[in-house]
Amino acid sequence: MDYSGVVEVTRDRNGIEEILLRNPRGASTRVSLYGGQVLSWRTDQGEELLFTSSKAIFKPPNPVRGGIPICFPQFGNRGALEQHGFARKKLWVVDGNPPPLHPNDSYGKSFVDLLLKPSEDDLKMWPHSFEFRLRVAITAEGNLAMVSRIRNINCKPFSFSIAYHTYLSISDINEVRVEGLETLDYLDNLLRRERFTEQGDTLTFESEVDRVYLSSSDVISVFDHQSKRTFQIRKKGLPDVVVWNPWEKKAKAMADLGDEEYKQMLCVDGAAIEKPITLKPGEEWTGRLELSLIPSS
Ligand SMILES: O=P(O)(O)OC[C@H]1O[C@@H](O)[C@H](O)[C@@H](O)[C@@H]1O
Repeated sequence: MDYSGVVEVTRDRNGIEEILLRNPRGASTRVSLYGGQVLSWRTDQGEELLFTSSKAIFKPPNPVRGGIPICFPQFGNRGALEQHGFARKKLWVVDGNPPPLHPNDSYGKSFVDLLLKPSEDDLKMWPHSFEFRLRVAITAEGNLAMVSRIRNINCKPFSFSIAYHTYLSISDINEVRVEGLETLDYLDNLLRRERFTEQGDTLTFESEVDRVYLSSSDVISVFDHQSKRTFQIRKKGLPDVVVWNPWEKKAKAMADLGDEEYKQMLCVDGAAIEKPITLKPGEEWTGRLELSLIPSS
């Protein structure tokens, strides 16, 4: 198949294709067809920026603990489907001939287009025909860009939620702060989704956090003091932001996360959760996420 910027197509131990994209400076990303999941994002110097658990299970139907799983068409357990919906446990295909994207969404030459369509079994659980197209690109600057297009190809409307469940690799959860969420309302998953207002100037971490911040601005920054780097998350069409860290007790109870690994990960997801997106027959929704790294002194 002919797609730009793909330097290598490999297979994981289950025979599932993984695609490596690299830009001319050497920054790269690795994408698995299992879950349409970005597994790795590296700088030109080869530094990994996404967290993957040392105990991650790379065996269908397990979702992979790390990288960027896509939660669709449901987030968490807010609905009748399995946790975070079925997309992260499905085999996606490479889309050799996707409909053209808006020129602003082309993100250079190193990209791959993936496609998910529902199987017969998916349609039994969620009776809505859709096409979910995902472009993953590594830009000339080394940014990781993901553009989702979801089209209703059914004859009745449907609604969905979506999150790019982004596991950032951090040096120490105690040393990290998130900016861009101050003064926002959030739903606290640890308190039956009760609504609170963020009071602090920045968000720091000293215990488990599991929140959905509502209607945020389109830029969120994650400062990692110890490694002197700042992640910038830019998003469009994704009003909400999930912030999750399981902390010590839950990490110990999770089979696919090392006991101490919660210190090295922080999930900050661009998402559309509180107000599900509704598509009429023939309509398409687009959501964009771009991650960049800003070195700080
Ligand atoms: O273990 P999973 O299904 O990958 O989910 C991980 C976490 O994902 C978060 O986004 C949810 O808010 C948490 O409640 C959940 O525990």
